[in-house]
Amino acid sequence: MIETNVSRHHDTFLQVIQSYYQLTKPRIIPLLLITTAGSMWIAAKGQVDPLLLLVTLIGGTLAAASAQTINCIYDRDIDYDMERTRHRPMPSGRVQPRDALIFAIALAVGSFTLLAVFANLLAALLAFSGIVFYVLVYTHWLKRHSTQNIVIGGAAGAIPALVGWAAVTDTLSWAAWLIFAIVFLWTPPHFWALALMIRDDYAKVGIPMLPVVAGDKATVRQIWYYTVITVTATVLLFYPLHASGIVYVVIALTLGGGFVHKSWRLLQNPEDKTIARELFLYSISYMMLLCLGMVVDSLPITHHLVSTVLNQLHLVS
Ligand code: HEM
Ligand SMILES: CC(C)=CCC/C(C)=C/CC/C(C)=C/COP(=O)(O)OP(=O)(O)O
Repeated sequence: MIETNVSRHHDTFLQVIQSYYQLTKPRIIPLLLITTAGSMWIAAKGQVDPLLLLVTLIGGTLAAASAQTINCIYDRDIDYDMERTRHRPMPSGRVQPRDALIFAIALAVGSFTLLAVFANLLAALLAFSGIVFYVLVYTHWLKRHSTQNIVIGGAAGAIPALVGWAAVTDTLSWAAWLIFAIVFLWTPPHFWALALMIRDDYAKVGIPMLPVVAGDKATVRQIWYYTVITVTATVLLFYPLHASGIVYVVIALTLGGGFVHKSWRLLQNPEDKTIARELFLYSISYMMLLCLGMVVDSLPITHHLVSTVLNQLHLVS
């Protein structure tokens, strides 16, 4: 690990708060929470206890923030070398590793306690395992050593879906594992589309991201496979699992059509950074709206509307 050499000056209280906030990579957390919420609504068949929702989302936020903070401590050497990440609080010397570690531990303890006391032990343990997996398996073990780093490491990002299900039911069913699988399979297209754009940054610091090692063509082929499998997996929630209904599957197929289309265009133009960027941005909206579709589909009012419409159709025919 290299030492950073930024001159020390006294930050204002607000600047300190801002630095700790940035350590948690806050822009990613809302989508992790949306997957948690989608899972909770299906598990609760559309009627989620608002207090449990709040506790679970806060507990999930604290866990993800802890995981990201430890990742920032561990990766501060490569973050300093990459343009995109150079201005993060650790490489720029605004937060010391020891202070960041204390912060991360406090977040993890806060998450575990909150979930264990107000949700259940399973949810607390799952969130904690998310931190351990992201730090040990992804950040330490795979990120610098394997082209499959984000495939296997991506499992950490899919754990919030399990946390949500567990918080509601205190168990994990097939549907919970399927939502986990959807996020897991979605991660490679999400990340590799971005990695195609910033390949040179990763190459510079020797991170073996797939586009660096295998090239653009091999990467877009992998992106294509994972996109098709992801969209196929989303349908399984409707059939055969019957965890979601017709509204969900229509939304899933519509969004999936767009995802497949963009991925196909990239497959035809592996070097085109604009298409890679479009796919990356689409992947985020896709996951957001898919989970929103899970929520809307599960609501009692939706069931009511669907059965009214089906009855009408029945009467007419
Ligand atoms: C190992 C798996 C993953 C890797 C390596 C990864 C990597 C990245 C990277 C490098 C960025 C750009 C961030 C930046 O510019 O600082 C990004 C953006 C983003 N990621 Fe992922 N990601 C992964 C999984 C996930 C998961 C599971 C989610 C949520 C379900 C997610 C949600 C997002 C969002 C919402 C953004 C956009 C943030 C923004 O607006 O800047 N990512 N991801
Ligand atoms: C339940 C629980 C605690 C889950 C936590 C899972 C989690 C934090 C997932 C986020 C995955 C992610 C955005 C990785 C960024 O990769 P990177 O850190 O390699 O990106 P960088 O190149 O921007 O540093």
